[in-house]
Amino acid sequence: MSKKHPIISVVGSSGAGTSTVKHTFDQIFRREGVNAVSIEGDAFHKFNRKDMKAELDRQYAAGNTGFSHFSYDANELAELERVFREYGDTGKGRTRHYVHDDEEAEKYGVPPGHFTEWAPFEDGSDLLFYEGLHGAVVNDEVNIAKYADLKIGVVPVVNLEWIQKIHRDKAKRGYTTEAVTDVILRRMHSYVHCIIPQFTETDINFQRVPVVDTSNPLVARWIPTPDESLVVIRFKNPRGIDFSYLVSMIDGSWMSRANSIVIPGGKLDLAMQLILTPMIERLVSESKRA
Ligand SMILES: Nc1ncnc2c1ncn2[C@@H]1O[C@H](COP(=O)(O)OP(=O)(O)OP(=O)(O)O)[C@@H](O)[C@H]1O
Ligand SMILES: O=C(CO)[C@H](O)[C@H](O)COP(=O)(O)O
Repeated sequence: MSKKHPIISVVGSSGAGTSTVKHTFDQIFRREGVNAVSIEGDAFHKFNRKDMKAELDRQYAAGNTGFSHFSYDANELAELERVFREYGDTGKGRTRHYVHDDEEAEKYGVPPGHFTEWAPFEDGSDLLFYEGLHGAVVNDEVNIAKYADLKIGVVPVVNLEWIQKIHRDKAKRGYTTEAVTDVILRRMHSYVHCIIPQFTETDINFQRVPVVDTSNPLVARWIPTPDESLVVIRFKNPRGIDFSYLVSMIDGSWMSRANSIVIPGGKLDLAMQLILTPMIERLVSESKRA
């Protein structure tokens, strides 16, 4: 935690929707005049695509079939922790990009499957915004969660997460359904051991739940739309959350538990703005006073 240089960490599995949620944060930052530095979790992979394939072959040959991009040791988590700590202390840090597809290759000038060079953050930012796989990891080696001032989990129910991943990876990254299914299977061990535990560290979880049949996610022809879903929003510490205000502002919402509210999927953007804007304002105003 850093009062002077706050950090927001949005955590989700591959295809969960963290990049989509970033758009909502960007809107809030723009509207509130907050100058945020953004970093992506995939920048902290340990291997480029070719080296990852070789490492996977090596790990499998050694009997470690649980190894995947979700695994702690496939990522530079000590570096991510160091970047969070350095930003919290000084407002400085560095990042790079992992290029997934031709569109990003065009943008960053590096072929798909490679990293750009590390580059320092611009000076004078108000906060650091992270979105990715490991922004709330706590294990024997690192404690990334403790450096983040606001931790958000983006966690669709798993069938929906798979549908979102399959559609995105096919449409944008050139993979087949079979290839993505294989990746989902290979990542299951590390999904359970490295991704899921973070959602007990997060302050707020947004869980999208489809209300259409997703019983065979591998053949779903499209991603359930916002109107075909509900979102469960769960607050780790509900003290200070004005639930009656939220329920009155968000048409069709209700409380399902003392710390949880359910909203129609189409109201996700509104709910995020209502919930997150005052939290972001508070982080920034406290940082200016610190
Ligand atoms: N609330 C939502 N409603 C409808 N579709 C969504 C929603 N959130 C995400 N999606 C869709 O799911 C797919 C995956 O979302 P996104 O790219 O944001 O995932 P991600 O978590 O950033 O994945 P990765 O970390 O692998 O890049 C996209 O096609 C996106 O449009
Ligand atoms: O989104 C991901 C993890 O968050 C990707 O699966 C990972 O970055 C590997 O990417 P690619 O298959 O394009 O090499």
